[in-house]
Amino acid sequence: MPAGVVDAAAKGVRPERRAAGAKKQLVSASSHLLFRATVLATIALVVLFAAHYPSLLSRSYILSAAAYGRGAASWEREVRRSAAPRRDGALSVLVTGAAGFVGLHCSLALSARGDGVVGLDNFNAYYDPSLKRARQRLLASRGVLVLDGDVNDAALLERLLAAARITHVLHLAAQAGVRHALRAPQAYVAANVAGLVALLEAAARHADPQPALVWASSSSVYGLNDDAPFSEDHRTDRPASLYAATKKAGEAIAHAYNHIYGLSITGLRFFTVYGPWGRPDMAYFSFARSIVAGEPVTLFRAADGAVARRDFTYVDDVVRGCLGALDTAGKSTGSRSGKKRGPAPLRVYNLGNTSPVPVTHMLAILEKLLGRKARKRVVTMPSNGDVPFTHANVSHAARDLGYRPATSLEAGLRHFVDWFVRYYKVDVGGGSADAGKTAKRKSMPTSAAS
Ligand SMILES: O=C(O)[C@H]1O[C@H](OP(=O)(O)OP(=O)(O)OC[C@H]2O[C@@H](n3ccc(=O)[nH]c3=O)[C@H](O)[C@@H]2O)[C@H](O)[C@@H](O)[C@@H]1O
Repeated sequence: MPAGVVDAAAKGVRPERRAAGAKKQLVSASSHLLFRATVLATIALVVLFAAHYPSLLSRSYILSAAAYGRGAASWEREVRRSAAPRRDGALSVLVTGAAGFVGLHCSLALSARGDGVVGLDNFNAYYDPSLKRARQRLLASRGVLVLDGDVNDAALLERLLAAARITHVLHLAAQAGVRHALRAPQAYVAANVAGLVALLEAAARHADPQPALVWASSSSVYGLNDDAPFSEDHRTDRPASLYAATKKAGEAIAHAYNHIYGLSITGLRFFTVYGPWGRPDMAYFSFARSIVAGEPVTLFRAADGAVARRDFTYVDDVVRGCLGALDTAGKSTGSRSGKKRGPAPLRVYNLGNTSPVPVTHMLAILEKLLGRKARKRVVTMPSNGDVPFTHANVSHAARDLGYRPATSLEAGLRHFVDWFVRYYKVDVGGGSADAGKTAKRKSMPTSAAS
């Protein structure tokens, strides 16, 4: 007989009552345990959500504060002030991804010529968010408001378009990076497909009048095309990466929204854009950081020994192309009721530099500018979505947008290095360009995403 039963008998408690009591205790203990586990799981979920969507949480707070509190009127006033054109005939532009690299430069250029600009950015952690915050502060110093918010937030977009009379949307918010798509495929679908649809829905059905839309496609849509230089007439149905596939999907989605709703839409295929305030995940930026830190630089080489070549395009040239696209976008022809008055413009342009350069040459220029040799690690290009070369034919953009790339890689990288050494307080022995033989790291956050 088990000891417990002996005790129960000794205390004069009937064994079946004691068993019922023990069962009760067990049930109560397990429901406590269940309760605690539920609380813990809820906390874990909230923490996970906050870590992945910090901007959504903060934006929800801003929105609810704005909607129900005294903040509503001032939020709308701020949006209207920032978006208001400051000269006759100027544009009122919503720039998504305004705290991103190209977004910053386009917003500065638009604002400098008197266009109204209101920015939107989700400040995600794909690369160092403090760089994005610094860009936001720079824009704020020029009177440009960049809201914390995600393009997938339909309520926010609706509210924004109701608050200000936006004439143009420059949609640059995206999940960038060709190789990172191997690690985070869903991020590309969420930003580049769902995000684009959310924005087109808002522009087509919640803005009155409908704005014209210019958005960032990519040279990567040419994929396995080897007919060079790449022309808009070439085939783009063989993407080499998921990143490229989402950009190509974006072009097809743009066609449908133009066709159904009469939205004026222009897609711009950017070719490896570089420059000051750039993206730390891109090769030129991460190479500079590795050189300064004395860490090895990885160079991808094709199986046949060839190094990749890129049509590196300086950001100021791309900005001129973006502004040219906005200025010539024409009008959308639809309305909120869903009726379109006639066909609206649907365009796509290459914005490249027209001269592909081997990645090894780009690295050599950086070594010269930083006054220090890189430690090179050459590896056979993994199957990561990279294409062996890009090369733009820009005759269509030249004809329609007045686009003329004018910056050599040497000149553009010099501007980048000048900014880089200032921003990260890098000591290159008395100036950046050609000056020093010793490059020393002073303070530089690690910020690469891939
Ligand atoms: O043109 C475009 O459409 C794309 O340009 C860049 O993509 P990518 O050309 O791959 O730019 P980088 O990441 O700067 O790479 C440039 C070259 O350096 C090479 N590379 C990169 C990283 C590295 O560690 N080593 C290396 O040799 C790559 O293979 C590639 O050939 C951008 O990252 C994309 O967002 C953009 O859409």
